[in-house]
Amino acid sequence: MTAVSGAALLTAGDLRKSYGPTRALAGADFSIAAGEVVAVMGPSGSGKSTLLHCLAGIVPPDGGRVTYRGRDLFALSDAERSALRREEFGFVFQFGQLVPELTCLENVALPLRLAGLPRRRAEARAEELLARLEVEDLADQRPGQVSGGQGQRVAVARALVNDPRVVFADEPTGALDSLNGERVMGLLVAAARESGTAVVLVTHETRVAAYSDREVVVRDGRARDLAGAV
Ligand SMILES: Nc1ncnc2c1ncn2[C@@H]1O[C@H](COP(=O)(O)OP(=O)(O)OP(=O)(O)O)[C@@H](O)[C@H]1O
Repeated sequence: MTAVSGAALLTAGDLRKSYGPTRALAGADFSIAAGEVVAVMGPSGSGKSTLLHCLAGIVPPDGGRVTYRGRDLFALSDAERSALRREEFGFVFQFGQLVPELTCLENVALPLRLAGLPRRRAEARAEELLARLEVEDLADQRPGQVSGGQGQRVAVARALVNDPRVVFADEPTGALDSLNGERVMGLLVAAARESGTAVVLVTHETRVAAYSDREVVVRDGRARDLAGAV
C-alpha cells in the first residue's frame, strides 16, 4: 500500500515475522524520509518493537524487505549490517542501557571509540553532545548516580554522537514522569532536526507522538499511516 517515494531513506514492504505461533508482523509497510520524525503507535503487543527491530536490521523478518538507501538490509552480510548499524544508526531504549562502569562522558564517547576515534577527539565530541542535551555537568558521574531523566538524556547524547542518519527510539520516555519525558523528547527532536537525522519513535503516549511529523499506527502486525504522507 505504501508507495516508496524517491525521497525515502528507509522503507519496509510487506514485513512478516512470527515467533512460533505468534504472528508479530503480518505484512507491515513503512517509510521514512531523511530528517523526518515518525511516531509508531499502537496497542501493546501489536508489533511496534518488532517493526523497529526489523527496520534497524536487528531482527530478520520471515518475509518482506527492508531497504536502506537503496540497499536491501538483509541481503548484506552480518558484518556489513553491524558496521552499518554502528556507523549510520543510533539507538535509544526505554531504560538508557548505559554502561554502569563508565562515566556519562565515556558512555557517550563509546560509539566513537568503538569506531576507532582517538580518546581526546571522541570525548571532545561527547562533551558537545552532553551540552546539547543540557547534561554537561554530569560528564564525570556514573549512570547509577544520575536520575532517570538525566540518564535518558545521556542515552540520547550517545545515540546522536556518531551523527547517525536514523535514530531508533523504543519508548524512550516510558520510564519517566511526563515532565521529564517531554523534556527528553523536546531535546531529542530538536537535536535530530538540527542535524537532519530521521527518528523512528515507538511510543504509546500521544503526548510523545505529538513531537513527530507523522504518526503510523500498528495494529495486528500491520502498519497504517494516520494522516497520509507529509
Ligand atoms: N522474542 C520474542 N519471542 C516470542 N514472542 C515475541 C518476541 N518478541 C515479540 N513477541 C510477540 O510478538 C508480538 C508483538 O510484540 P512486540 O513487542 O513487537 O509488540 P509491541 O507493540 O512493541 O508491544 P508493547 O507495546 O507491549 O511493547 C507480541 O505478541 C509478543 O508477545
